Amino acid sequence: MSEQSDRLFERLGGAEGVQVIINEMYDRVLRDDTLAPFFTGVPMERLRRMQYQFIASALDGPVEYTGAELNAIHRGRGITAKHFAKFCGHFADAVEARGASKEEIDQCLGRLATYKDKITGEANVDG
Ligand code: HEM
Repeated sequence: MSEQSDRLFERLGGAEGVQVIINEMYDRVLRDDTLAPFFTGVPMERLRRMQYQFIASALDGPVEYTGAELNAIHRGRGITAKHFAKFCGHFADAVEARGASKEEIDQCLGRLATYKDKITGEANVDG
């Protein structure tokens, strides 16, 4: 499984390719009227950098994530399952724009789906 994921990181173009994907994803997110308001006032340079680290390591790339714990950073922002799905849709579109296959896109989405409860707060006991 890890061997397959390593290949996935490389298939997406390695560090350079995944950076392009993250930038493209946030360009799409910020053009989305339902998602953009969540990012008002957020330092996007840092977010793009942290998200690169997070996603690269989630795809088993040789990158260490140094940012905040996902549950803590997303808690209390009112992010619903619908927002999460739209966000992942923009990620999928950005991956597709790099010429990835449907199978590769599905593998990426499968990885992101494992973080849904942390992002939407559905696993929070303290809200
Ligand atoms: C799989 C989906 C997602 C992942 C993996 C993810 C991951 C991250 C990461 C790594 C950070 C940076 C943490 C840091 O700066 O230390 C972050 C910040 C943030 N995320 Fe997400 N996120 C996801 C979905 C969402 C969604 C759906 C929204 C809202 C619609 C959202 C809103 C935010 C905001 C507003 C910040 C910036 C917080 C701040 O700097 O004050 N995220 N996210």
